[in-house]
Amino acid sequence: MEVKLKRILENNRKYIEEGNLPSYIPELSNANKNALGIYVSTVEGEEWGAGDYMYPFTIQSISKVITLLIALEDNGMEIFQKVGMEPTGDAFNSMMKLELVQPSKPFNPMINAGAIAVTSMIHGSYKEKFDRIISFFRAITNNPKLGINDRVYLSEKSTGDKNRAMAYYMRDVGILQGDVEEDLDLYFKQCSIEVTCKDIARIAAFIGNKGVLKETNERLISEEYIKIAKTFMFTCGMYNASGEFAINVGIPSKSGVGGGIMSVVPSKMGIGVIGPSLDSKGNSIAGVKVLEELSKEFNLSIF
Ligand SMILES: NC(=O)CC[C@H](N)C(=O)O
Repeated sequence: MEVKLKRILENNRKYIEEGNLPSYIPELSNANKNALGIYVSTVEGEEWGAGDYMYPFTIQSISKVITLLIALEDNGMEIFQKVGMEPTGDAFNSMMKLELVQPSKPFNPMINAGAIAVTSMIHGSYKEKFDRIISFFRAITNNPKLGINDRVYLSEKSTGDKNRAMAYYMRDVGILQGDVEEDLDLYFKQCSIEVTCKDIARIAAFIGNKGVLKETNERLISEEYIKIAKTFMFTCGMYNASGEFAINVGIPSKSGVGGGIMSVVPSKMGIGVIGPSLDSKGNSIAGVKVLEELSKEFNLSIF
């Protein structure tokens, strides 16, 4: 298996040079553009890795799936009073559609506005919320050392004016009700959690295992909410490239501008890919190609 994974990485390494490191979060432009790695974790607990699978990167938008699960457990379907269920076809940080629907609400939980709103709905004080988020991450990755990359967090916090603008707008229309700066801070922190492919493959395996932690056999999230998260990953997880990705790869996936992609093969396995060089839509350019080849070779598409 490792040999096959390695071959797939090497076949797609050439795409790295066609992409770029993101610069709108300045610290992300210091990543190693040439890093490329993959890790697979099955629901039975078998694991394989190839390439730079221990390369650390910030989880960024992939975190939106995990905070959605926590918010669903806390509030149930109520969250959809404030956040919609539809793909946008726009960039992940677009504000365009925020005002389009009346009463105003972000289209889905995978775009920035929707994710900021979802995180604000997690129960607890500001401090309790973050403690719950990070503890949940540590449990589902089985990695007690997981923490924040402070440089990325501060870089994002000091340049995140578009997110700030959307958050203040959302308070104006009643989607956010608490302290906007605290809501934003939590969002910047969740995006700055530092992971490896191994961590995100394990999160994906937890989702693939329908919300049951394989180490303890404990159910942490109800199956109904796992289903919702997988559906959002499928329809909105790759930003405005979700449709094309669904055709070419066919597995519920979520990408982040740190270069990670987390993919779930339902009831079978979780896959984590890293490649910091991004395409124009903000997805790992070589990572998408790696998943395309992997999906074809192992017939992983859910259709
Ligand atoms: N697409 C992403 O990964 C975006 C997350 C990033 N933290 C942002 O808010 O812009």
